[in-house]
Amino acid sequence: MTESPAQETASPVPESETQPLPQQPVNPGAPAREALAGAALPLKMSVRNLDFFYGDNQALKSVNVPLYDRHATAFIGPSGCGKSTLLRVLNRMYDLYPGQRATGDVLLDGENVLDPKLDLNSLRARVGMVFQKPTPFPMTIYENIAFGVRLYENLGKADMDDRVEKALRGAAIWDEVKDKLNASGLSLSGGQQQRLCIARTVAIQPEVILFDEPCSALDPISTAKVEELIDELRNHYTIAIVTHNMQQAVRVSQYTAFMYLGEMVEFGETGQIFQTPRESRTQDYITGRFG
Ligand SMILES: Nc1ncnc2c1ncn2[C@@H]1O[C@H](COP(=O)(O)OP(=O)(O)OP(=O)(O)O)[C@@H](O)[C@H]1O
Repeated sequence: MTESPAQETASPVPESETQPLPQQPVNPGAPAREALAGAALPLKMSVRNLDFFYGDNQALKSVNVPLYDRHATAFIGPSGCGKSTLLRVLNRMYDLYPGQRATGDVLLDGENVLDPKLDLNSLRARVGMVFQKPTPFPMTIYENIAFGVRLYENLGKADMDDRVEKALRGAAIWDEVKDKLNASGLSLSGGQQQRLCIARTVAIQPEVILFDEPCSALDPISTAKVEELIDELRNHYTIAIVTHNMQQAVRVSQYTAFMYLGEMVEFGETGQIFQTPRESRTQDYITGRFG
C-alpha cells in the first residue's frame, strides 16, 4: 500500500520506504521543506515491526513508524504506553542495560540500528538525545560543549572555539553565556541548562535529535524558548519528541504518533491527528477522556 504520509497508520511501513533516500539539499530551509508537503517525503529513520522487552515484560508490540528527514515527529500517549522506550531504541540506549532487548528493524538511512555489529559510538554521534531533566556536566559552560566533541573529534583550539560558539548559537543561548564561558554550567537557570544540553547535543553534529519530554522541568518562558528552538532545529535535523503536552505537540511537530499500551495506534500529520483522528482511542486521548 503506497500512501501519502498523512494516510499512514499502524500498518506495516510501505515497501517504498526501504529504498535508498534521495539526497536532501544541505540546508533546505522552510520553503524547500514546504515544497515537499504532500509529496513522498524522504525518510531518515524507519521503525518496522519493533518489539521490545524488559525481561519478560513486552513494552513495545510490533511498532511501525517513519521519521521524515528534517521534520519533527511528536510521540504522545498515556503514561507507560512506551514512548520513552521507543526513543531509547532509536539510539540503542537500552544496550547499557542487561535483560532489555529489541527485535525488528530500526533503519537509519537504510542501515539497521539493531545490528549487533553496529558501532554504538558512531550511532550515538548520529542520533543525539536530550533528556527530561537538564543534566549539565559539573564543568564550565565551554567544557560542557567541548567535552563531548573531543570524544569524537580532535579539533585544534580555534576550531573548537568555533564549534562551541556555533553550538551555543544553534541552541539560542550564545548571547546569554558568551561573556561567561568559564562559569559552571550548573550556575545557569533550568531553562538555560536545558538549552546548554541541547547545544551539547548539537555540537556533535548529529543527524537526528531525540527529545524526551524536554520541557517538563521548565517554566513557561523557558518552555517557549525551547519550543522555538526545536522549531528552528528542524531546518537542520530530524527530530523525535516525546511530550505529554498536546499543545506542545501541535506547536513543534509536523507529524504525530499516538501510542497506547505498547502499540502504535495512529500516525499522521499533526493537524490530522488533532483535528480528525481516525481511531477512537486517539480521539479519546486528545480530548482528555483518558491518560
Ligand atoms: N526499566 C524498566 N524495567 C521494566 N519495565 C519497564 C522499565 N522501564 C519502563 N518499563 C515499562 O515499560 C512500559 C513502557 O514504559 P515507558 O517509560 O516507555 O512509557 P512512557 O510512555 O514513556 O511513560 P511516561 O509517559 O510515564 O514517561 C511500562 O509498562 C513500564 O512500566
